[in-house]
Amino acid sequence: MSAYATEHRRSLDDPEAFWAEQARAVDWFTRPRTVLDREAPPAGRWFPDGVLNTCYNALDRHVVRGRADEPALIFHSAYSGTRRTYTYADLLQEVAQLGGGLRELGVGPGDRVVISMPMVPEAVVAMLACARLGAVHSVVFGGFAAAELAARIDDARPKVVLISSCGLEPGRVVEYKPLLDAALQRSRHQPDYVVVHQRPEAPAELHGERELDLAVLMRPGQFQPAGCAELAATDPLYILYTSGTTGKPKGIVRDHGGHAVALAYSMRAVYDIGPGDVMFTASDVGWVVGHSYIVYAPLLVGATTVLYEGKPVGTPDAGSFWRVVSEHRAKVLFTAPTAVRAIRRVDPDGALARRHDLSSLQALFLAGERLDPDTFHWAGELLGVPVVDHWWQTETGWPIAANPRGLAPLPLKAGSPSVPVPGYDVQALGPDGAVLPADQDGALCLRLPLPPGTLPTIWGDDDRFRRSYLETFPGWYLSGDGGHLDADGYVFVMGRTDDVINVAGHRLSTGSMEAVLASHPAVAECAVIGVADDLKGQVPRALVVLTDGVDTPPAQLAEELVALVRAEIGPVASLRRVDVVAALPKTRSGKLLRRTMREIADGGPGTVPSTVEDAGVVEQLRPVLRGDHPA
Ligand SMILES: CCC(=O)SCCNC(=O)CCNC(=O)[C@H](O)C(C)(C)COP(=O)(O)OP(=O)(O)OC[C@H]1O[C@@H](n2cnc3c(N)ncnc32)[C@H](O)[C@@H]1OP(=O)(O)O
Repeated sequence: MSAYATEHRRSLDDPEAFWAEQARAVDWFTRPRTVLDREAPPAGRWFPDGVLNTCYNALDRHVVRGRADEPALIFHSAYSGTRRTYTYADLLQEVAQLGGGLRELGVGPGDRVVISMPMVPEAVVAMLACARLGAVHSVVFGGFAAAELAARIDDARPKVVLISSCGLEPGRVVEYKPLLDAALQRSRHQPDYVVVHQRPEAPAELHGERELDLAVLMRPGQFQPAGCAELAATDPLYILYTSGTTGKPKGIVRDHGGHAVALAYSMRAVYDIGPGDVMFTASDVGWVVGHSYIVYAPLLVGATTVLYEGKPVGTPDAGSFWRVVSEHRAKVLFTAPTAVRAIRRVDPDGALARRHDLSSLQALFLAGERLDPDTFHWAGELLGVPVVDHWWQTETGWPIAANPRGLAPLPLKAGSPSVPVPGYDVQALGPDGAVLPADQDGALCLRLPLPPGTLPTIWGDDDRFRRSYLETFPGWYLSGDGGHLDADGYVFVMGRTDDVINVAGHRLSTGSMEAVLASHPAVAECAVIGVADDLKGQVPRALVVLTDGVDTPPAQLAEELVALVRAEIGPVASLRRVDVVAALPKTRSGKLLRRTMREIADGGPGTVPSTVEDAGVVEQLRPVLRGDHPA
């Protein structure tokens, strides 16, 4: 058996022994005696009697062990040209200072803090300061609109909201304060304080006693720096909202203990990153990839993380990622396939990559959406290093399937994120819950118990957690992705089995877009489907049926609806095309035939089920879906 196979088997045969061993990579105030409480509701808890602090593990312990002057974080902004290195001592000082300031505002263990900041060091400092106090952070991605921010504020009920005054997008400055003001006008919950990190590109006006400047809170000597709270391993570290099939986002909960243990393990087993190595994860702190592999995991293992503010192309060119890798000697680059496709579109021959010294790079990791074989081959040939597709989710927090480079690199297969990572028993299940044989597509599921670091529940909603993930196949976690395993045990992920779509690595709910469209008085009925796109993987398309008597020209209405979705969900929704149609195809029980519509739009036959109410509606829609002409 390979080193991988032995370790994977051991992790499934005796998870308690396996994870007790991995837990030694973490410093505990009280070492856990119980590794896994299988009975703890709703689906078991890891290290229930362990006591630790994630921030201590990410910062203090490295300083204590003589690595104070080692680089912890390199900030590289493609917009302002800034390059700033924070040593472990620097970062610790800032985090303790902000922790002291937040404590002065009344923030303590269990209190929630919503953070809406772009890719700036202050975002990392804010997250770690919360972890230090035992406060629960909830970072909201900057590409969402006020209504989405309001929904998260109402669900998390934060004591403090921490924002930057603005984010920078190519050619425009995105002001966050008006966005927050609009969100707070909508939300039922009001925080005690709003703390603003002022950026020179667009400082925000602060009003009243509730609004404070971050610089004041962090002024040295202003408040006593905070020490690390002693926290139960099961205490929540953060809530991260992700799209579900309905409009309401799901607050994925992450705990302290399991998370620290799992991330440290993943750095060793999957990414092969340890103390002194440089990891460049080009994502956003608002996504789980940013939480895990920009912020927590590199720091937990004493590595250096690169925080890059910019895009893969246009800031200023398609060589940005290669410039960052080369300047900071990154060993690993981790990004989404869309980013590589964007680079390839502008620089198909890779001329810009060849201008940089990429000799430090040992692997390119890709996740967040399906990696098409064409992009896999292009990147591999260009870089001459393994291109490691890996599969995971906001819910799991760390890779489910990957090529375990730190254990024993396995042969790569285009179209597959390789094999289940130790800790995960991945199987494809049929509709009856039976494990399917090799090569047969089904629902990709993870056998319980889930390993440490995965979600213990949904914030404030154990029932939704059970309904969403555990009830379809008792004893299994339903991933929502479909696919199969081949005869070698390689996983192939074919796409979502529900109404969630993946646009440029951003997970979006078609249901919430439909809810926004349906709120327009001209719309009687609507459907949003995700269709294949060469650059973004998938993009949403909307089909709407007009309310009787509405005579707005379709082009004008489409423009209004696109603007409405952008205003209500955010630019990240990327809805560009809305077609007005006479009717939508349904089953006799009234269910929309989304799969049929999607298949036709993607150039497939568009199989019509026997339960269709009126097959003529599908035929009428074919030319519209194929894009032959507007409805
Ligand atoms: C494994 C677990 C997971 O899946 S976690 C999720 C992992 N996903 C990722 O890391 C996301 C990867 N994708 C990206 O980083 C971006 O899409 C890349 C590839 C860089 C392309 O960026 P961009 O050109 O802006 O396209 P986009 O589709 O992301 O954006 C669409 C519109 O939204 C805007 N937007 C984006 N981010 C922000 C932001 N932080 N603040 C404000 N606005 C934002 C973009 O500017 C764009 O706007 P517009 O429509 O062009 O006006």
